[in-house]
Amino acid sequence: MYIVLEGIDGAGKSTQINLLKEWLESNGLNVETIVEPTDLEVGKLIRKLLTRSDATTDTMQKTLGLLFAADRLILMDKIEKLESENRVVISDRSFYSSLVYQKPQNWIKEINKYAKIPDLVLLLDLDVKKSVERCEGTDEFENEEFLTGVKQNYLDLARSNENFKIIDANNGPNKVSSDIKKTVAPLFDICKDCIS
Ligand SMILES: Nc1ncnc2c1ncn2[C@@H]1O[C@H](COP(=O)(O)OP(=O)(O)O)[C@@H](O)[C@H]1O
Ligand SMILES: Cc1cn([C@H]2C[C@H](O)[C@@H](COP(=O)(O)OP(=O)(O)O)O2)c(=O)[nH]c1=O
Repeated sequence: MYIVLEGIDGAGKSTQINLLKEWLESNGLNVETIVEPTDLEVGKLIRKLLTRSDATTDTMQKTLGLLFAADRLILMDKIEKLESENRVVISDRSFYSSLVYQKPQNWIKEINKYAKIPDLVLLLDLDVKKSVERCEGTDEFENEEFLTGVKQNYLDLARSNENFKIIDANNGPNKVSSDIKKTVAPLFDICKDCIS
């Protein structure tokens, strides 16, 4: 099972992945978490480029699109192996992030054609103003105008992809976590009504 948390910067992905992992493990499941961009060589280069003032220019966005795709490709064998060992893989981001942050979409789809399609995408939908407030503004993407476009791209994707479930990320951490658990429970035959 390959579950992904998506959402704009500061939506609560890292926070919720930890809570979801703990809960699934308490229900007897083996869970492995991964994150994009990775902390491997390509991921480290990406994080460096994201702080550049020209990060949102067309050329840099295309360069980042290629680097994110390469960083992601390395992960695919790892995900396959983990799934073959009956582990639940929960990822902080996926190729859907490239589809909503980078462009043109057709090219992004092409360079990510070997990326695995997640079984479930939990889209943490957060108000853009809250996102900017929560982020330290370390990377160039963390500005209201850019993130407004990204948020809309996510909602467009959610409308056209069955594997997306939208979670209201404007609530407190516990409510968001409860909504995520209720969404995930049926996938593992976990009692949904037992979730507070
Ligand atoms: N539901 C929430 N309500 C308020 N603050 C939150 C919530 N979830 C996370 N945060 C805070 O917002 C910031 C970003 O959370 P994080 O989980 O790192 O988001 P992401 O991984 O999506 O960037 C952190 O300071 C975190 O403590
Ligand atoms: C995985 C991925 C991330 N990104 C962006 C989203 C973030 O602004 C930035 C770094 O990701 P991340 O560290 O996950 O930021 P956050 O935790 O705040 O969401 O990279 C892309 O533009 N394309 C991608 O394919």
